[in-house]
Amino acid sequence: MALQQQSPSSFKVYIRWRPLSASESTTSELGRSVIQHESNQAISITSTSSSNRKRTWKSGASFAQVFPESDLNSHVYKSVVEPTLSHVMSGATCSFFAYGHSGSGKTHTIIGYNYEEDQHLGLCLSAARELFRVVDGINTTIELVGSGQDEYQEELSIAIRLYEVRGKCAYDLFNNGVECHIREGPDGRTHVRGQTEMLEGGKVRVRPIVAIPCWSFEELRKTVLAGLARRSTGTSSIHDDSSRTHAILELEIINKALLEARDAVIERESELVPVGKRATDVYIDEHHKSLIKTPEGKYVMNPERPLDQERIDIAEAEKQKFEARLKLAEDAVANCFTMRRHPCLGGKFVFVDLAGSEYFDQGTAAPAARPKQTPQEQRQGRQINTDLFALKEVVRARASNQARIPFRSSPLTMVLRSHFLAMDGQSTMILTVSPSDTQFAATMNTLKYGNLVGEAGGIREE
Ligand SMILES: Nc1ncnc2c1ncn2[C@@H]1O[C@H](COP(=O)(O)OP(=O)(O)OP(=O)(O)O)[C@@H](O)[C@H]1O
Repeated sequence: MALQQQSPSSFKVYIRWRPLSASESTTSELGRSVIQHESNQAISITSTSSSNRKRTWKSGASFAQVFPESDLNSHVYKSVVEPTLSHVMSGATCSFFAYGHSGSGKTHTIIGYNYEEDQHLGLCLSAARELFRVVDGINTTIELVGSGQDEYQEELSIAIRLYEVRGKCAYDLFNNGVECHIREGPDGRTHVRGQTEMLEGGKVRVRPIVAIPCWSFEELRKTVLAGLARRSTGTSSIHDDSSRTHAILELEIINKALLEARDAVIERESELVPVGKRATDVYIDEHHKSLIKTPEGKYVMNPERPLDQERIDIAEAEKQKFEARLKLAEDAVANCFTMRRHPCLGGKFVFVDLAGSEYFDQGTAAPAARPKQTPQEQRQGRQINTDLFALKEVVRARASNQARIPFRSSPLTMVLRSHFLAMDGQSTMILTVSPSDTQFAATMNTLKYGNLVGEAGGIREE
């Protein structure tokens, strides 16, 4: 009998066919069939065009569901995202990745091109609308404390972050596309450092990716549209208006108390910079002045200028005072979660519109038929494929419970690290594919990738 095994790090994989585009309307369609297994589905595709030799490819039973081209975004949302809402409402992180070759429908699925009609909204906007519905309901039941401004400290809302990962950096679309550096800190966590401001007194404020709090769905929709206007496009191997970056959109359930506590951490960090620098400068200065070089070239203590340990200790004590203030601010953030009125605080939806993977079917696609790419665009294409390979390896390593998960292999996987490691999180991949026979190789490669992800991290049947 078939058994369902769902590992904590499982990764569900869906397939979504898009309709033929206007430019493909004269091309023939791939032969497609879905084979139902106990709970999962396998797929078979056949190239039937006369210019191609007949080719067939079959997957394993790696897919949760296959959506035909007639299914609208609202249908995909109901089947894929809605069932995970309860996890987010219990404070977990649920991530959704759209993977497919350029022009296959990733942006259409994740973000959408019609921002008004419900059935066409991208998954992220449908999820935001649903989150607001649930959170507004909770707000009417939680007891708001205090009076005046304090009254609203506990009121739940949605904060949104929108950024792109391109090359080795992230670009914050809610902060004029400012370049952010992706680094691993001494604590092993990934830090995405955005805008750096030099303030008076030597304070250095480094902002993380900006989270914009929104208090209604309308406000959030407008905010998303303003950010999307800054998305960069370029020429892919398939079309001229291609997203050449991975766009990441996060929806997090927050309240004012949490936002203020996080802001306080940023302020305490900025205050620590000059004090920490002074402690280091004093230490170096004292050791420099208290040593002299002998004629033999050795360094020995200078009897006329002994080390002023008291000066070092005062500077060090000042630094420790500011470190303690930072620790208090960090504890206040943690307290927001331990004291939360509802478990949903911090719950997150993460939507990733991956940059289009690029495949060249040497047998069918004449190079002249492809849009011309600059050397820079070709380099970007290689980096995109490296990121996508790294993502697959992370999924495989997680699913097989490997001790070392290769998050560091690419900036994309570094940025996604915390989402992957979030408690009780769930991850989902939607493979977007074109039914055109001319896209057989690209479609097959997308399905192969998803098949590997599904086999590695999905629900396995035995
Ligand atoms: N399921 C669908 N139904 C209707 N139209 C679709 C669907 N999927 C994609 N399209 C249309 O196909 C075109 C290309 O889709 P989209 O921009 O989403 O591709 P993409 O995979 O994001 O491409 P790239 O990676 O190059 O940015 C768009 O005009 C989009 O509206």
